[in-house]
Amino acid sequence: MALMEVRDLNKSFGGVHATSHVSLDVAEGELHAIIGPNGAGKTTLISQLSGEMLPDSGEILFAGRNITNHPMHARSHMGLARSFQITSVFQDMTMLENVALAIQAHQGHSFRFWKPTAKDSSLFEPAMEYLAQVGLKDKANSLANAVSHGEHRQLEIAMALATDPKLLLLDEPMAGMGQEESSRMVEILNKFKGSKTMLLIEHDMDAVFALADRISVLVYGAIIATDTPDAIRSNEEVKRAYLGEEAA
Ligand SMILES: Nc1ncnc2c1ncn2[C@@H]1O[C@H](COP(=O)(O)OP(=O)(O)OP(=O)(O)O)[C@@H](O)[C@H]1O
Repeated sequence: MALMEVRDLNKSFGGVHATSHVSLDVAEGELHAIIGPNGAGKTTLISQLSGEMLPDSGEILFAGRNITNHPMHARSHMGLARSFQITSVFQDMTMLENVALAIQAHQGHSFRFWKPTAKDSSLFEPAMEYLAQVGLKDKANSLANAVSHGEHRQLEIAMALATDPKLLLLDEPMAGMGQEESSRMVEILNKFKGSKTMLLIEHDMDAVFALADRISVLVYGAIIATDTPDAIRSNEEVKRAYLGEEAA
């Protein structure tokens, strides 16, 4: 059964059909990537899935429930997590405190100004474990504003994982990264493959083709193909619309 199912989703901005009759499913355990040229509607689509933006029409089902009009916090509570909402990282807290706070927030406390203390082992032990999972154990006591861009993004993954999501929405995790940081991120995401269901939006084609089980190609708001990486690579329509253009 699909963990997420999108049916005939539409969203327009004035005359621009940013999401056009999008139907898509994300199977339990898969890493599903969405690619497309600039302005194809990737951000608009993921914003509707996370609840930041409501569609004009269509339906979004998650874990068998219709969440089309659910607010973001309700979706997040159900296990839908969007990574890379930069604002959720507290820059003047340590990496460990940030993850502890993400765990605490997920447990239902919403004291945004509360600062966790190192005595609270029920938060800090799992927080350390999440940091270790993204390769940041050594940086646990560094302030969030003192680490590299790549490490900052790894922290955001750890914070998303700390909410124990059923589906992780990854919004351009490799953006602004160099080759080395980017391959580290591929390695990290690769570790979660199979155990976490992920929907990945990413411009880095090497990363997408290395990681995805299936790829959906978005062009002018519409999905023109959903298939395995090999099939997408050799799909003539995709080549014409997108990949050919990149290679040119
Ligand atoms: N809030 C908005 N108001 C008006 N037009 C918008 C708005 N958001 C997006 N659009 C338009 O919708 C289309 C899709 O934009 P979107 O940002 O979703 O594409 P994208 O695939 O994420 O692009 P990129 O790869 O450059 O991030 C574009 O034509 C864009 O100009």
